Amino acid sequence: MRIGIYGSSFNPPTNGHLWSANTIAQREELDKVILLPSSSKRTDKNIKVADLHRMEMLRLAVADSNIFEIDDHEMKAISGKQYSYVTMEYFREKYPDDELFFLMGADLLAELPNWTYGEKFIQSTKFIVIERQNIPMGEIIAKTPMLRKYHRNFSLIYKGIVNEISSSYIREEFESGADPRYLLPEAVYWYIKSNNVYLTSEPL
Ligand SMILES: Nc1ncnc2c1ncn2[C@@H]1O[C@H](COP(=O)(O)OP(=O)(O)OP(=O)(O)O)[C@@H](O)[C@H]1O
Ligand SMILES: O=C(O)c1ccc[n+]([C@@H]2O[C@H](COP(=O)([O-])O)[C@@H](O)[C@H]2O)c1
Repeated sequence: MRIGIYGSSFNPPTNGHLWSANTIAQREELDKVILLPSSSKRTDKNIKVADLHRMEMLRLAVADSNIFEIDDHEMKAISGKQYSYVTMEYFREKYPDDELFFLMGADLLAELPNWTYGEKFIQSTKFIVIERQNIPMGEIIAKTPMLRKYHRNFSLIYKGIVNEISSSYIREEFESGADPRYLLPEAVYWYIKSNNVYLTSEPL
């Protein structure tokens, strides 16, 4: 099987995440995509929403899909130190007979060499990178020595449409009392509303 691993805080999961992962899966003929929510113990990001809420939102987001699966490996880890190299080693042990790919948006590309175990990770992993607006993926690879060295490990996906829906935009919309409905799965939208996951700020 060809399996994609797609990590994010999913705070919340958006139609941008689902559409880009689904597009990658179709074009690269993946059999499944494993969604890997980060733990809120993660030290490099301040994730204010409880793991429980983010996991429930993700479950609702993919409930009717036969391509997406959720893996709680990072979320249930005791340590907040989550390194994708270590995570991929875990998946390689779990799926020894399958071909694994790390999926990510082009915004992460330039910093990849600076990730923990950066070179080991880049050398040992096959990446599928999806375009983000105004980020020249090919140029970044060509201009970054470590990416250039392992360029064979990168497949680049050009979207064909601008889709820049982001979790932070959706959070801001909820927090400011605006309505981001239709940028995220309907069930996730109603979960956020009924549990007040992103608190609306008090009016002045
Ligand atoms: N609209 C999109 N198109 C392509 N890739 C995306 C999109 N939104 C998120 N991603 C990718 O999903 C992965 C996880 O990103 P993350 O969830 O932090 O993105 P985000 O929605 O922009 O979040 P935030 O706004 O909180 O920073 C990254 O690889 C990112 O590039
Ligand atoms: O391993 C690292 O050092 C590392 C540094 C930054 C990001 N990542 C991973 O990249 C994925 C997307 O990250 P982010 O910051 O967009 O949520 C997520 O699975 C993170 O764990 C991993």
